[in-house]
Amino acid sequence: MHKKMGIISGKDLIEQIENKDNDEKNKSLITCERWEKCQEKTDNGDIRGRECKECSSGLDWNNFNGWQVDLNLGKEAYITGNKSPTILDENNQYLTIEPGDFALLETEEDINVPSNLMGFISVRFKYKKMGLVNISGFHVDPGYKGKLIFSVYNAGPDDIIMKKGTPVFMIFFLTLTQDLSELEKDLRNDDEDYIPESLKEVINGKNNYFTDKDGFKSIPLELISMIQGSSVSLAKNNNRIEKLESSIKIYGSIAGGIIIALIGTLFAIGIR
Ligand SMILES: O=c1ccn([C@H]2C[C@H](O)[C@@H](COP(=O)(O)OP(=O)(O)OP(=O)(O)O)O2)c(=O)[nH]1
Repeated sequence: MHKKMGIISGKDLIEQIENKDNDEKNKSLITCERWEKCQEKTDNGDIRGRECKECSSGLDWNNFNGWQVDLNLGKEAYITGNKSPTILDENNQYLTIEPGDFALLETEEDINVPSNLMGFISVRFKYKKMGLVNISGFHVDPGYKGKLIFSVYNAGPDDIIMKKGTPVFMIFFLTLTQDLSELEKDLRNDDEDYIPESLKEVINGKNNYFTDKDGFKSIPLELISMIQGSSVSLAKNNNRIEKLESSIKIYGSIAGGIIIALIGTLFAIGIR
């Protein structure tokens, strides 16, 4: 059993994020693009992190809440119905998700989950209470390395506006009762009789079956093409019905006018 079980918090969480040794294998739990820019290569090729005003150790500490960490909106997003993803940058910092829109959003940070932890993820309540629903999953696998992608839906009545580089999501980490790298070792060790033979067959000698999970670098094209059509929603249908109603009113009164004029003309001809 792991010595300390539970939600990683306080000193343990800071140490996991800081990764003072800058050990490539045990990377910082959370890194961000801005932090990577802050890293320097030393003469012997080692990567050395240096204090950087924007985010020391990969994390904007404003996002640190003791036991959970907020994650920022990244630079790429895709809204259903658009031809291509939206790229957010200095000149285009805001993303608007209209009622009934379905969207894919990425985190600014990379998550590097070690083999003895797993993560729970969510959209922050600040956005949920406006009607933003997180459609996608709620966990991050042990060994996952990459950005997270959230598929969301605006079920609220109004536009939801969010800004690049501000906290939109959150994550917290939990310890596993067994480090999965130990399980990997046991799987290769014939003396461990707790492992079913049929499980060994499934793994079939593959290394790091449970602990190597290459994550997202950006929003994959196949995810975008899966949801490219326009989304259908009550809010959007309501808009269409309102437009239809006003067109009917306009064309109806024009048609009514023409009919009355026609009847008047016929009547006048009849009298003569
Ligand atoms: O909303 C989510 C949920 C998960 N993930 C990442 C972390 C997770 O470790 C990985 C795989 O998630 P999951 O195991 O739920 O997806 P899958 O489709 O079952 O797995 P795979 O992609 O391994 O086939 O995707 C996200 O980026 N966003």
